[in-house]
Amino acid sequence: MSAESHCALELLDIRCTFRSKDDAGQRYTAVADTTLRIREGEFVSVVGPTGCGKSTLLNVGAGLLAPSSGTVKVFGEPLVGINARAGYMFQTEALMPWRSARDNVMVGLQYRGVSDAEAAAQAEQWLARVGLSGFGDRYPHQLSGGMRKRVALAQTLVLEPDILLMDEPFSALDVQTRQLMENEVLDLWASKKRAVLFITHDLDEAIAMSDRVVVLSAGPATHPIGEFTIDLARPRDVAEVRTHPRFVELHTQIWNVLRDEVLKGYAQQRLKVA
Ligand SMILES: Nc1ncnc2c1ncn2[C@@H]1O[C@H](COP(=O)(O)OP(=O)(O)OP(=O)(O)O)[C@@H](O)[C@H]1O
Repeated sequence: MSAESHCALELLDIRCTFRSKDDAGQRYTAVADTTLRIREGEFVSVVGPTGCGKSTLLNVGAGLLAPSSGTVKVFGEPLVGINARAGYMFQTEALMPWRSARDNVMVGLQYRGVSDAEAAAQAEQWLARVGLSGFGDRYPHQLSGGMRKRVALAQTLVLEPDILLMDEPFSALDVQTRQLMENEVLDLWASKKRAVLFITHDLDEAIAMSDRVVVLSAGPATHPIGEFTIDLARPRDVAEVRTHPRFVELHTQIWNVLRDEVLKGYAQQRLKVA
C-alpha cells in the first residue's frame, strides 16, 4: 500500500476565493496553496489567528464548500458532494429544540432507514457513553451547555463516521466542563481511532489533544506555515499534560511560529472594523 492510501482525508493544493462581503466587485482569497493530509486514526489540530480560514478548510473537507481550485480526497477517492464518511461538530450545536435528547441522537440513524426501536436503543447506548444515562427524555433547554455538547457528540458518533470534523466544539464552555469534554473525546477516540480534524483557537487544547498540530498563517491567502508532531505519551489527561516539561517545550516552539500571525490577524481585524 502506498503512503497516500493510508490517508483518510487529503486537502491538496486548495485555494478558496470569495466575493468580498463588502464589495461584490472585489475578490478575497481566504486560503491558498494549502495541502493537509490526515492519516487514518490520526488526531490533527489546525490552529491559526482569528478569521484566517480554519472553518473554510473544514467546510472544504466536509464537502460543504467546493474549493476554487485543488482536490479533496477521502480514503484516496476524489470527493464529490458531501463527505459521507465524515461527521461534524460545530461551535454551536444544532440540536432540535422540539426533540428530546434521545430523539436528537437517533435522528441521523432514522434518516439512514434504521428502525425506530433499533435507533432508540443505539441512541441510549451512546447517551450512556457520553455520560448521559437517564437523560434521554430531557429536551435541549432542560440540559446544561456541557450536557448539550455531550448530546451533540453522541449525535455525531452514533453514525460511526470514519472521519471527525470538529470546529471549536468546546469554545463556548467553561474551563472545567471543557476539560472534562476534551478528556471524554480523547477516551472515545482511543477506543475506536478515527481520523480527526480539530479546529481551535486554543494552542493548549491543540497540543493536549493531538498527534500533530498544523499552524496556519494570517490571511489573506492563508496557508500552513508550521507542522509539529506532538510526541507526548497517551493516554493523556488534558489538564495534567499541560504541566509536562515536553508540553511546555512544544508550546514555546509552536507559539514562536503562531505569535506573529496572531498579531497580523488582530491588525487586519482592526482594519476591517475601522
Ligand atoms: N462565504 C464567504 N464569503 C465571503 N468571505 C468569506 C466567506 N466565508 C469566509 N469568508 C472570509 O474568509 C476568511 C476566513 O474565514 P473563516 O471563517 O474560514 O476563518 P476562521 O479562521 O475559521 O475564523 P475564526 O477563527 O474567527 O472562527 C474571513 O476573512 C472571512 O470573512
